[in-house]
Amino acid sequence: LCSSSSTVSSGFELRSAPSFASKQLPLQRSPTGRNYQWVFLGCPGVGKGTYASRLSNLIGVPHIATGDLVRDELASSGPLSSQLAEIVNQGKLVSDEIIIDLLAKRLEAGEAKGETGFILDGFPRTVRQAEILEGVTDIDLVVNLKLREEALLAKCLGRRICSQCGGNYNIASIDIKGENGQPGMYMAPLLPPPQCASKLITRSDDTEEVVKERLRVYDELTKPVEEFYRLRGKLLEFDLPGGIPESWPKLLQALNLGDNDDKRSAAA
Ligand SMILES: Nc1ncnc2c1ncn2[C@@H]1O[C@H](COP(=O)(O)OP(=O)(O)O)[C@@H](O)[C@H]1O
Repeated sequence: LCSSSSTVSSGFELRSAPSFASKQLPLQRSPTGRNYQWVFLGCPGVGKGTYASRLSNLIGVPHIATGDLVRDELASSGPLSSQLAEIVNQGKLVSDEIIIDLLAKRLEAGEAKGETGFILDGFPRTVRQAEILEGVTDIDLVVNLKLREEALLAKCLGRRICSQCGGNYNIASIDIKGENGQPGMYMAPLLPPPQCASKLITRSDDTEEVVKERLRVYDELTKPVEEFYRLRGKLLEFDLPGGIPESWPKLLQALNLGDNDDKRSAAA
């Protein structure tokens, strides 16, 4: 699952998605003077949302997760919602057209508010999406988060959301014993504060069957996106060494953001 070697899918017809491909997104500067237009890649369960959200607090650019845009659309009971529910609950990908439309709207709203840059999480998920994105804006860094396969399914199944505040938690406790020269790995659960504990819900697509399908779809359609960015010299590979306490400082180092205490608490 999620580990097969990748090949670049070629032969995609790059049909333009009107509301997105026709517009050049402005390159804006964050308060630190640096421009951040980053993408986070990684299998379901790897922790993209957690790390992208912490980094977004730290560097002052929005964390834009296309999965959240899809879930907002689902919750809005708009015209697309029953069609989307069926796709998402089967672990399949929504069409490029729909997802690009949702993302373009979100980026336009951000632009109107003067947002500076973004961390994209969950987009691009196909080579065609990557090609379209490349045509409209300059992505300066793609972080490919990787976690040992044994942990991915458990991490997805342990995911919980507070129905009131929207906070993301994880009740899975991962304890992989070291063997055959491979080190062990411990990842503590990310437990909710008492006020959220009784309000936890599970995403409808976080069942074992659907997660396995999402991992398979990642391998088939999203793995080639890693190669797309590798070939363009934009891919930073990052192997998560464990849970947040071990991984966060190392990730900051890898991103040249240092790992001093101020930064750690700024993002907590
Ligand atoms: N870029 C995208 N392209 C197509 N479908 C998407 C995209 N982003 C999100 N989705 C849909 O939303 C669902 C949830 O996405 P997400 O929260 O990112 O899940 P995951 O935990 O699998 O990374 C996906 O399974 C898919 O149906």
